[in-house]
This record gives sequence, structure tokens and C-alpha cells, in this order.
Amino acid sequence: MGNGTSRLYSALAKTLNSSAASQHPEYLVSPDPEHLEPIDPKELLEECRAVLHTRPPRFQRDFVDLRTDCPSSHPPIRVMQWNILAQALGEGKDNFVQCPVEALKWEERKCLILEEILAYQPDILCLQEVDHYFDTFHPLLSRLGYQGTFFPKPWSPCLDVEHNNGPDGCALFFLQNRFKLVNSANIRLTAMTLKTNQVAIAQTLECKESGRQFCIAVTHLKARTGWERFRSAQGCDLLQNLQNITQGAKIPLIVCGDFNAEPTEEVYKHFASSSLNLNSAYKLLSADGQSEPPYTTWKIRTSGECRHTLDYIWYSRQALSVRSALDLLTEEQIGPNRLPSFNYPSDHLSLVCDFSFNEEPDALLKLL
Ligand SMILES: NC(=O)C1=CN([C@@H]2O[C@H](COP(=O)(O)OP(=O)(O)OC[C@H]3O[C@@H](n4cnc5c(N)ncnc54)[C@H](OP(=O)(O)O)[C@@H]3O)[C@@H](O)[C@H]2O)C=CC1
Ligand SMILES: [Mg+2]
Repeated sequence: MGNGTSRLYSALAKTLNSSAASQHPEYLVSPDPEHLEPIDPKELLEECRAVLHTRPPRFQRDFVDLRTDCPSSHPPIRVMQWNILAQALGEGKDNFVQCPVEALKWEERKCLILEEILAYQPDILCLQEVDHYFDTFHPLLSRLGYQGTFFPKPWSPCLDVEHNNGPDGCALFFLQNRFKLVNSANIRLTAMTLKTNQVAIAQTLECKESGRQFCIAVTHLKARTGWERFRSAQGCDLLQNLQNITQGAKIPLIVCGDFNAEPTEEVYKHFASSSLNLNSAYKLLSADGQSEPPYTTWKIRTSGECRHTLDYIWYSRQALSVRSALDLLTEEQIGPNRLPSFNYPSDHLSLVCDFSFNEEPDALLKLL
């Protein structure tokens, strides 16, 4: 084992002892990433695989080429949307009755999450249910070259769980060598003017290669049946905020989220028909380009099997094209006990898309 690997072991090991943070508000303290050594993603991946050696191999998922007519002179922007399952909720509240407790051990589940991120190497990472930001994801992803932002839920249900690691919330990471942060907004969502427990982060980024700007947002709307009107109001508030941030859709937009809403819900319809002119990227995987996938989350609770489409990547349909999207896991891969499991760390699947800017008509002529 070379020096680099030993350093990594200590980096990973450092994050393994994070449960101590529950006694102190240490989750609010983060080491200065400027003083941390960069990590080679390949070496970190090897470290994760070493920790996971007793587990079954990860599932194979392929990117589906969604050939667009538009040529592009710049590399695509890869965006990952993922509700990673808060550790405190998975162990303390979610009641995944078919998932063995050993499959939820943070020391290993953390490596499964990192393995998924490292396998697809997104340029932008939009996460929900993050309750290990300061002790795990921020230090490690900073060393991989990401700039991160975290916005915790004001009354995170994680705080009700014994030995919790602090509140869960949304996190947004982008690769610093590809983008420059132009502005950033942490948004506490309202519903009919009332402040709610749900949040969003919206950032305007500038691509270093092309100089083009776009806005990227991440959110996690209120869960559970009976809250459809509440989610709808939260969605309207988010759309209003995004209208302002994008100067009325002048700046192209990508919105990632666990909307906790099926495509039949009002909040979905608000997004689909908004004047921001958004399309849902994963519809493009369907034969007619009009249908959402059959599920993005699949679990078994005491109440029974829960198979739903709740997670989306919305994008400005005029300014951006989806070049490819990562296929979902099949029912066979997910297996009879559903998610989470020994080989997949969350009850939600990650969604990953490659975007490119549609060229302005003048630039397009030059490329042809
Ligand atoms: N500490 C305090 O003083 C206070 C604490 N609270 C806590 O906050 C909670 C409400 O917070 P809120 O943000 O509105 O929560 P939500 O209703 O949005 O759900 C919170 C989490 O629970 C998961 N969830 C969804 N359905 C179920 C289910 N059937 N069983 C178990 N978990 C589920 C969701 O995961 P997913 O999105 O993946 O479906 C989500 O991450 C209360 O239950 C309470 O515990 C509230 C106020 C004050
Ligand atoms: Mg959840």
C-alpha cells in the first residue's frame, strides 16, 4: 500500500467516527478545504471498494444516448439528482421492514453512496436528506474538487432520532474547475405565506469553458399523502423564486428535487406548465418522450410496498438539451426486498443526465 493510499485510509477513517458529533453541535464545524490535500477519485473508489468487499457488487446501469440534432462545441454538463436517505431517518424513522439493519451501517453505506458518485463523476451534485455534510461529504467532495453548499431543514425530523448526526437538508456541489459561482440563494419555502420546514438552494453558475451562465436548484418538498396542496404551494413559491433568480427565464435553469409528488399531482403540473418553459429530463427515456419512469423510489414499509415516481430533473427546454440519461435499475436488479439494500444505499434512485447548451443560431451556422 503506497503513501497515497494510507493517506486516503486516514481520510476515510476520519469520517467513520462521526457519531461523536451527536453530543456536540460539531456538525456545524467544517475543516477548511483549502488546507486539505486533493484526493485522486480512483484511489478513493478503491478505498470504498475495499470497505465494501463483503457486499455484492454494485448494479450495472447504462447511459441511454438521447441523440439530439444540435451539435455542441463544449463538453456536456453532468448533473446528478439523489435523495441519499438520511442516516438518522433510515435507522430511526423510515421503517424499511425488509432491509436488514446491517445494510444501513453508516461506515459501509457511506462508501456505497461515494461509490455511486465516483462511478458517474457528476459535474453538479444535487442531494437531499444529507445529515453527514460537515463530517463526510463536504470534506471528501472538497478534496475531489467540488465546492459545496448545505441548507438544513429548520426542524429536521432527524433531530428526533437518538444519536442523530444533526439535521438533514439539501446539498449542492459543483466542480470548481468547470464553474464559477455567480450567486447563491438559500430558500426556506413558504406555503400560502407560511414558512415551512422545506428548503431549496439555487445557484447561478458560469461555465468556465463557454462563459455561459445557468441556474441550478435543488429541493426536497414535504412528504406524505394528505399534503398535496401544501406541496403545490411550496412548488409555486419555488417557481416564483426561480422566476426572480433567472430574471424571468432569461438565464437557463435546471431544477433537481425529490418533489414527493407523482406526475399526477398539482405541483408536477405547475412545473410542467410554468412560464419558465421546463421539461422533465427523465421523460425522454420513454418511447414517446411523454411519460415519466414507472418509479424513482421503491421500498417496503409496515404499510406495504411503496413504488413511486417522486424525483425529477427539470430543465429549460429551449436553452438546454439532454444528451443522455442514466437508465434506472430494473425490478430484477432491485430485488424482492426492494430498497435500500446491501447493494444500493438509498430508497431513492439517483438520476443522472448530461446536458448541453443549445447553440445560438449564429454559433450553430459556424459549426455546420
Ligand atoms: N424537533 C422538533 O421540535 C420538531 C420536529 N419535527 C419533526 O419533523 C417532522 C416533520 O418534518 P417534515 O419536514 O414536515 O417531514 P416530512 O413529512 O417531509 O418527512 C420527513 C422525512 O420522512 C420521510 N418519510 C416519508 N414518508 C414516510 C413514512 N411513511 N414513514 C417514515 N418516514 C417517511 C421522508 O422521506 P422521503 O422524502 O424520502 O419520502 C422525509 O425525508 C415531524 O414528524 C417531526 O418528527 C417537527 C416540528 C418540530
Ligand atoms: Mg426519505
